[in-house]
Amino acid sequence: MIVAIDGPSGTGKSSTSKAVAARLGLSYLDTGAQYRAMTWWMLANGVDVQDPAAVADASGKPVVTSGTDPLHPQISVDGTDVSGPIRSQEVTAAVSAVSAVPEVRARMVDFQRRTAAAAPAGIVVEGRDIGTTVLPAATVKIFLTASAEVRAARRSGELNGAVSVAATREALIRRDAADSGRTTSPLAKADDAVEVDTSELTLDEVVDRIVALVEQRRAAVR
Ligand SMILES: Nc1ncnc2c1ncn2[C@@H]1O[C@H](COP(=O)(O)OP(=O)(O)O)[C@@H](O)[C@H]1O
Ligand SMILES: Nc1ccn([C@@H]2O[C@H](COP(=O)(O)OP(=O)(O)O)[C@@H](O)[C@H]2O)c(=O)n1
Repeated sequence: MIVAIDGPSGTGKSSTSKAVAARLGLSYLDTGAQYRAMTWWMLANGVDVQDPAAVADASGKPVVTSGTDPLHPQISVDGTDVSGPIRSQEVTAAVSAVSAVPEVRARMVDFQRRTAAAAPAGIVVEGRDIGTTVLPAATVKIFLTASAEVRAARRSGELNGAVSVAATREALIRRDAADSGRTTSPLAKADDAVEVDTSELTLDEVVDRIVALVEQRRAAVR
């Protein structure tokens, strides 16, 4: 059972994916955290993130590892837990440039496919290109959306309003454009993905809907 959950920032991918995995007894992989971890390492090591050749050259150096327990997600670089630092504004502003570099994506995608193949009962994998590129044969594909206003309010709320909703909205829109416009596996809905607009739904409603889709699919293949 492979569940691919894609969509832009703030649509609820992480919260939903963790809850769906926990409810169904599946593993969980946050691929955005991996691109963030790579970006954190580049910034910490003085790599010019706007120089794709420099990023490509350095991309083999850090060892990024992810835990797959939805109740205790973990992300580390060279053995150090970076779950806090990868959420900084600095990393958020730089991650789209790093994730657009094909050498970075090749390493990450290989790791993501191996992780999915090794999951004992199956896995929920969240990101931008899971249904289109990483795991195109996923059993269930979901594409989450929500209005830019709702997404910005959610993200700004997480930062306790430290960054205004308007500034957060601008930054989200810029990152969506970069992620959707890149050449190598851009953010996109797979043709066979089910789109769920989460703007007016509670987290529980989104989770219920996805769990129901997975159970329907399970019953169909039995
Ligand atoms: N359906 C929902 N309704 C309200 N808030 C939500 C919903 N889904 C997620 N959130 C909240 O929105 C924020 C962003 O969610 P997150 O799961 O991190 O999104 P993403 O991984 O797509 O960026 C979090 O604070 C989360 O608690
Ligand atoms: N499968 C993926 C997942 C994330 N990413 C990149 O990683 C960034 C951070 O992803 P994220 O899921 O942590 O972002 P948020 O939704 O938390 O804001 C995205 O803006 C993309 O640039 C990607 O390119 N491909």
